[in-house]
Amino acid sequence: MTVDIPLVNGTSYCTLTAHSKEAFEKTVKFYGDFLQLEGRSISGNSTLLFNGAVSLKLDLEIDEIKQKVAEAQYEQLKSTTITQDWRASVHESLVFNTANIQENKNYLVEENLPRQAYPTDLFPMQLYTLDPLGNVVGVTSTKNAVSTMPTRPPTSDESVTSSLVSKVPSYTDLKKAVPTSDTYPSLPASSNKPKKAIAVMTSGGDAPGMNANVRAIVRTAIFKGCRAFVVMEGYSGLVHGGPEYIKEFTWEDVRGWSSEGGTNIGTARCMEFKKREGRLLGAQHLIEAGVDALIVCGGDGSLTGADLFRSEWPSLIDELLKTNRITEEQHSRYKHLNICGTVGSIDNDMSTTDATIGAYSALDRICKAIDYVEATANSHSRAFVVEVMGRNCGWLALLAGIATSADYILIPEKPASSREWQDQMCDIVSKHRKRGKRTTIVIIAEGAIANDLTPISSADVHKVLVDRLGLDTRITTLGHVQRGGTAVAYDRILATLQGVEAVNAVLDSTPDTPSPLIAINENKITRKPLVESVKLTKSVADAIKAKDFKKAMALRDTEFVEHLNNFMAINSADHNEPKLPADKRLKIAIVNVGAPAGGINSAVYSMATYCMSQGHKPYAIYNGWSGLARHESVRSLDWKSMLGWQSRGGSEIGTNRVTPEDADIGMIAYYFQKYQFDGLVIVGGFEAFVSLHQLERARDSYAAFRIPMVLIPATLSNNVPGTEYSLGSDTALNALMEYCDVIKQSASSTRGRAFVVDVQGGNSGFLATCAALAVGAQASYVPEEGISLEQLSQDIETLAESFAKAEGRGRFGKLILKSTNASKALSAESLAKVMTAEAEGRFDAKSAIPGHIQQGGLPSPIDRTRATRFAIKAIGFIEAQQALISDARADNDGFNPDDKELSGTAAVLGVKGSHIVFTSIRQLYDFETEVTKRVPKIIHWEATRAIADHLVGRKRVD
Ligand SMILES: Nc1ncnc2c1ncn2[C@@H]1O[C@H](COP(=O)(O)OP(=O)(O)OP(=O)(O)O)[C@@H](O)[C@H]1O
Ligand SMILES: O=P(O)(O)OC[C@H]1O[C@](O)(CO)[C@@H](O)[C@@H]1O
Ligand SMILES: [Mg+2]
Repeated sequence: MTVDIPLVNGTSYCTLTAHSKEAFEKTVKFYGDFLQLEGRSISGNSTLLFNGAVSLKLDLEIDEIKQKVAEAQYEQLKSTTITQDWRASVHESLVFNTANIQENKNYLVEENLPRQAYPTDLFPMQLYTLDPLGNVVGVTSTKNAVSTMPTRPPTSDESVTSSLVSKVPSYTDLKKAVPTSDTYPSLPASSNKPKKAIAVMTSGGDAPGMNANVRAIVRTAIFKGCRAFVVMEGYSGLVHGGPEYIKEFTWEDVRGWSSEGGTNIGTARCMEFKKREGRLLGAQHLIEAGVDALIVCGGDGSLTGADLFRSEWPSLIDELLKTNRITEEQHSRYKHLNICGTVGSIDNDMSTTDATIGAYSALDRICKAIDYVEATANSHSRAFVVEVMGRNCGWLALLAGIATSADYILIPEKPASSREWQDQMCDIVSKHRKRGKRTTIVIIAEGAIANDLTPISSADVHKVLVDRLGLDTRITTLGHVQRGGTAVAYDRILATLQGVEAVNAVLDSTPDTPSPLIAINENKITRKPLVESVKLTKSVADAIKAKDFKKAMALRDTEFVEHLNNFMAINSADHNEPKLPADKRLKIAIVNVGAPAGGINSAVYSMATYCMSQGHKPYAIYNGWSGLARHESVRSLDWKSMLGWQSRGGSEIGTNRVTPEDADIGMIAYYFQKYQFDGLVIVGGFEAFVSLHQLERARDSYAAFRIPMVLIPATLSNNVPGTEYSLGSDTALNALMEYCDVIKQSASSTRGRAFVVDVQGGNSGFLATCAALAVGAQASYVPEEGISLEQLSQDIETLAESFAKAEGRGRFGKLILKSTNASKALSAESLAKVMTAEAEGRFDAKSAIPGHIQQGGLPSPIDRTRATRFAIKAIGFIEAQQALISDARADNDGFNPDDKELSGTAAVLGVKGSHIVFTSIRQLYDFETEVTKRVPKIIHWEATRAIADHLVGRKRVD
């Protein structure tokens, strides 16, 4: 379906073509004069967006744009357009600016380009639109935003393309799939063809989250009408074969697995599989079991093995046929090995994915251990050398170093000579000690090496600290504790979403589709070519072996390098000569607004120490806007007084919900003037968002606010417009998940017991939805949907059926998560009463209210490390915007707050898709926010609701 849309100022128009009416309606919404495509506004000729379901053909008038910018600048922008081959953009984005789309539109509409020239699932790309001045004004929220077949519907041989349109089962599908037996039923069978059999195995070191991955794969396979198999004991199970090792699983077999640690289907390091004979047996046994597709959850080694197995498959089956170990018929039916990787390893050493399943759980264990060690170290004023796992990868050590503000780290990726690392470590430790720090924490990755490749041991580090600095030093080797325990929320959700996507990928694949690896990039689940990911991972190891450390670092994910630079910057704080010259040094104010959220202190600490390393002066405004207006609560932050803040919960500088207008905006302007602030960072949730809006609007009246201002979103509700992630939401999610695990255990001990858990989050159902996914709750009720009586009765019936079926098996308790604001009429308590009454003795329900426990104790490592990343990006934003605004600042008459560039200097930092972006508060407040409801207009996590439902067999009535 196609529609022409004149844009607001009439200078441009675009044509949208969608593959179906549903896809079009789902993606495109009109708000008065504005058009929204998947969450972002379009106004005038500046913001044009694309989306996976819709292809956009552009026809822009560029003359007017040309007039707006100086000729030289236009020429320069024009020449910076990147026109590289799309095939080269696997790991990067292609950038257009609107002024050049006219010239480049053939990229979008040309139908005769060879097929591989278009992006596909396995060669994804993301598209940005820049306005004439170079601001990013449109960012596609999904990879492959441009359809591969822009102007016609996909044909049958383009299944990769069509799969992009709908990756998540629709509610209509869900409604059709009504459970009728012990095994959750498949979608209505489309033919008499034998059901596809999908097997999953776990391999290499176990990792928390592997069970959630297996559960999601088994249930999604069954939900999609396939048979589900598990291969026990990793590749050994393939080598041994037979029904003892390759077992068919039912829906019930994986019940409750998302909250269990380790891997219930066993794992192994299998030497036989490294030999061809082992792989030959593996192929034979898979075929004998009738398995069509294999999903391997494991680390770099396991996926290297999977890649080799895939590439050898034709020769393996030929040999099996020749030696009469399989029949002709089997040979032709299993001609292609359909294989897919989901990366499960605590090491986080696989290229092309930001995180491997289990890595953040291991990081959680490490940070908790270091937090404990700090206390004893502080008591004795001791040094500790903490050895962490990670074989040949320093990710765990690096992230733990940031999250615990360790004094020094040793990782294999950045080796130095023995002399260098010893001097560096002693220099920094002695500086910290001289300034009054009582503890010293050095984290060493088990694979740490010097630049001649000789290993560095914790004993070596211990010796240096004792001999050169005379410190009372102990070694703590954390060992397998790091791999133990249940998965953190992030890993459970990652593993679940990757499991669902792995089954989708397997079902989408054709004989020509390269085997995929399911990855995550920032906040998006993506498909990557397995073969390339393995190759890239291996090239890092090869570069290290060849002592080409620069290359190794360059081949590492950009985020790793960013983390390393961040660690070094905040760790040196004001101990060295600042980086910037005196005339570039700024006075930066930091304020917390709203309720406390995990990671707030980490953000303040990181910002302040980073400011110091740059030469800026960081000031804290204590106790929010009311503190400033009433008590002039401005204090400069010094290094020693912030010791320990990185890992502390709550808000050290105090916070409350008062906005500038409530407090006295004139008074606030006066103090901004008095202290001559050059920039402001607000850390907080929706009140912080409103505060930024008020200050930006008051620039007209108060020159003191004509400075760069940025909001770092921090709220457990995760309802700040402009971002898919707010600090504190991971901490809250873990606190709620742990609470739910305990409640579920209690429910499981009593036959036929359900708990209705009341969940915070204001008008945002993010927390309830994600927690439901992490704990496998039977249903979640959120403000965005409310509670309908029909759905409630359906849920009660589903619960009753499910309890009836649990007979004779483990007595599994059930959870229902209810956002407080999902219904004003029905509290968790009354909902539990209604359920008990309606169940008529088939089960009973109790309520449970975790309340402010959801704000969490210590911030999670994710919130701590993301806080550091956000903090440094925020200071970078202030530095970059400073030059732009400073000229306009002094000019009272000439300052035009409506100028687009100037208004862009007050922005919200956000994670969108796979990027960190800054969006102007005007854009967000005016067009992308339901101000009265205090939520963004577009809910980015909506699709996960359907997944959470289908994994527990919830039926939807609407
Ligand atoms: N090059 C290879 N060829 C064939 N099989 C391999 C290869 N490398 C690894 N494997 C198989 O994968 C198994 C697991 O590999 P490995 O011990 O390296 O763990 P991993 O998957 O990297 O996970 P982790 O590092 O988290 O423990 C090996 O025991 C072996 O069976
Ligand atoms: O459990 P194992 O076989 O001793 O292996 C330990 C290794 O496994 C990992 O935990 C995961 O690869 C590594 O960090 C560590 O080097
Ligand atoms: Mg490995």
